[in-house]
Amino acid sequence: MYYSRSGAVEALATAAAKAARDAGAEVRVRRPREVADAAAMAKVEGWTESAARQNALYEAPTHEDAEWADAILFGTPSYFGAMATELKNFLDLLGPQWKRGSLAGKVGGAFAAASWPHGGSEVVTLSLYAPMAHLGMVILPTGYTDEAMLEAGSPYGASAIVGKENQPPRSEDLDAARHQGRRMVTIAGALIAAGEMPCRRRDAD
Ligand SMILES: Cc1cc2nc3c(=O)[nH]c(=O)nc-3n(C[C@H](O)[C@H](O)[C@H](O)COP(=O)(O)O)c2cc1C
Repeated sequence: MYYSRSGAVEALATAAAKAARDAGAEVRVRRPREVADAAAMAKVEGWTESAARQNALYEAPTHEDAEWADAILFGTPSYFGAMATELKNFLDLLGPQWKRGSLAGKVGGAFAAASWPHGGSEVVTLSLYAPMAHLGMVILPTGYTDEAMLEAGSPYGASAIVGKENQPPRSEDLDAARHQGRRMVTIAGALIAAGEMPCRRRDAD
């Protein structure tokens, strides 16, 4: 599940999704919809068009998607060092799932993009750990668990630094996202095999 205006986070998300599929997972890519109205979006060059293009490709996330997934990878740009409102808005609608524990034990991860190296990508990635903890998810950092993490991203998750021209992610950034996608599948598979995904047990009751 990702939010992106100009495509960098989208590129990381689709790289992670493809790697997860290649690792055997069934994957849904979801994009929370804009909270800003059309007039506000029109003031930012390209936003309306980019949102329309992405929304034609990716459905908006639903509660059913969140409950269906065994692992959820959240991606966001850094906006003044915080996650995008669009993603937060979806998280803020998960009260019923929190109450029922229906995301407990699912594997969670996060990644981010920012314009500058110290523009908040790590802070934003870590900020997503908090809602995952409240939902009882098993938070999975990338650490340095693959060579790709020595070239890009951070121990907390994949990232891209896009500069003021919003450059697309580098191949190294995409490799880190691919590693993150694969790792989510591996660890979720291990938890399921061990019977350690409480929300699944509840489903079976
Ligand atoms: C409202 C707003 C605030 C932003 N704040 C920051 C910031 O604090 N630090 C930074 O490096 N980039 C900042 N950016 C740049 C975005 O992080 C960057 O455009 C985004 O990561 C690109 O991802 P996308 O192509 O997926 O939209 C900001 C952009 C917007 C629109």
